[in-house]
Amino acid sequence: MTTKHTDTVGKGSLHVIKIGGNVIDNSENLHHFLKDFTALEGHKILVHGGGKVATQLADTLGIESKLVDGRRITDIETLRVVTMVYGGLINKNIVAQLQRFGTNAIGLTGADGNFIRAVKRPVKTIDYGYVGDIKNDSVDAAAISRLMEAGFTPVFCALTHDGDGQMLNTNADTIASALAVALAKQYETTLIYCFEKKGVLQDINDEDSLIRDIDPVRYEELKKQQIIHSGMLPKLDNAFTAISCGVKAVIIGKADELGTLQKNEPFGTRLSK
Ligand SMILES: Nc1ncnc2c1ncn2[C@@H]1O[C@H](COP(=O)(O)OP(=O)(O)O)[C@@H](O)[C@H]1O
Ligand SMILES: CC(=O)N[C@@H](CCC(=O)OP(=O)(O)O)C(=O)O
Repeated sequence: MTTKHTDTVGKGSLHVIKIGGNVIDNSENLHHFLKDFTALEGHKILVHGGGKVATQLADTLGIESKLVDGRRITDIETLRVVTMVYGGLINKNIVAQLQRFGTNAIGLTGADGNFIRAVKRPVKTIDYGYVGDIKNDSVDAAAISRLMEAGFTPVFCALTHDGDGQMLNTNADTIASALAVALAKQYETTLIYCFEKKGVLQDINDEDSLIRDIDPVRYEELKKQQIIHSGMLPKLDNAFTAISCGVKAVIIGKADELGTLQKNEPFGTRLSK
């Protein structure tokens, strides 16, 4: 028997789910994940990255990839590559697979429908190039909601625009957090970061060392002990921002195990305020 997620009066439920590059890169894992995603009840938004595929295509084209603190330095050539890879190849492949499973997916960048605007990151010590930062109130939650109420499942890639004709590369974890925060006013929103591990691990090489709950105090301790590092740092920063801005729950878990959520079984690492 499947367990229905209960809605509070007047607010429907929404899952904003982000999948990382390692899941996208593995067709078997992606297929399994998209099947479980389809089975999830209520409104859903999928957000995908694909940094790994962009790096591979850039290599083939002889374009060097430079990342600083997990953020890609995006010159004009790199912007062309990520626009093709995120907005084209990956987004349309995911949409087509979701259609096969019966989810009426619609693939989007932030420019489509003017759903997510961003500003080009100002140059400080590092010039990130065409990288976008999403400011407060730059997600059109009402329009996205209308799309969902009309029966579509939005699939956002890691691209935004500046409203002045310029596409911008924007980290997919940040897009997922911004969408969840904007839509939390209207829906009981759960934000889920799915990647290749069971969640935040005490020992990154031991899948049995899953940390079930993290609050901001524990987060500081784990950072100091260097148990959390690299890509997990910006992910958790985005996750804590979401939870402090009205998102009901934030979970970081394994893409392969998304189905356990539907069965109401324990899943991944949960964050608390
Ligand atoms: N304590 C930790 N537990 C799990 N993963 C961790 C931890 N600390 C660092 N990481 C790293 O964070 C990575 C996830 O971040 P990232 O690569 O940005 O994710 P995504 O696949 O969603 O893009 C993991 O692949 C892992 O290498
Ligand atoms: C500005 C910036 O760094 N953008 C990311 C967007 C893709 C992404 O977020 O992909 P993953 O989730 O697979 O890492 C990048 O180009 O790598």
